[in-house]
Amino acid sequence: MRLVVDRVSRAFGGVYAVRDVSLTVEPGELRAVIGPNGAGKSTLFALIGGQLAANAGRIEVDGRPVRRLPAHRRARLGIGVVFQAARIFTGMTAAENVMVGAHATTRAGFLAGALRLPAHHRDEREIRSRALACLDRTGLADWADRPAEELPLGQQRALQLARALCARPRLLLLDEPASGLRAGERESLAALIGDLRAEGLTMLLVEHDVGFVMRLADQVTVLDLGRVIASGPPAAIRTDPAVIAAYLGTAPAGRPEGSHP
Ligand SMILES: Nc1ncnc2c1ncn2[C@@H]1O[C@H](COP(=O)(O)OP(=O)(O)OP(=O)(O)O)[C@@H](O)[C@H]1O
Repeated sequence: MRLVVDRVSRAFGGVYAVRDVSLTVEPGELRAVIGPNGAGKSTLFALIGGQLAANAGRIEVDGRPVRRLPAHRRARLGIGVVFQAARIFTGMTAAENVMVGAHATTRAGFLAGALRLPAHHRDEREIRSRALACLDRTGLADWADRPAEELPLGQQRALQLARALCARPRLLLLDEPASGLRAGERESLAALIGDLRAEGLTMLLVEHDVGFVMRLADQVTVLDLGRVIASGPPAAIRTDPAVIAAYLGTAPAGRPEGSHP
């Protein structure tokens, strides 16, 4: 799926969190969005996922405008979202948590479920086997029938990724997936993201940890103070003076001293 973000802006109380941001993610590409604290990464993520409305600009997937669509409509078009904060359903097993991700995409859907039609049972079996496959991919096979709230933080994160994958997204948005994970968990996450990329899944990865994304991303967009300050392949980004200045908190020419934390 191709994502186009064109001159998108969002302000809070007159202050821009994201201003005139443009980026494209080509089909099968992994684009990382990085930037220091307060750069606007989480806001941009929510503008694309539909959790926040943009004030201006254009957002399109495969040529279809989605800027004015609510999050659930974007999800139905194939945009999958993995949030930074763990959002699990308590009182349900890990497998049930993942199955929620697929329900919107089945043929019979909600009505057949409510009426307990045979199509519903067929779908339930299919969805459960899909969910188990997604749990397996994310290293959670052994947790399938355990209550989701018993999972340690790292596994709750993985559970959200499993849930998003179970809906078979064509564009996957990941918000700081590595934050709070232990070294081993980060390695497995990086390996899984690498596999998904190799399979041709289009991904946008918002991440604070520059090291984590540099070896995974095809393209990198760098935000600072709500604007794009650099865009290109990782090797070019690493040596970009504006990027180095933004991360070190120094003031390059044209920016008033002290305007950055
Ligand atoms: N709901 C909100 N209301 C008011 N201001 C907000 C809101 N959300 C974000 N902001 C402001 O917008 C700016 C960008 O914030 P955002 O969280 O998008 O940055 P970020 O790059 O994700 O930062 P971090 O790496 O610290 O998570 C910040 O100045 C923040 O204070």
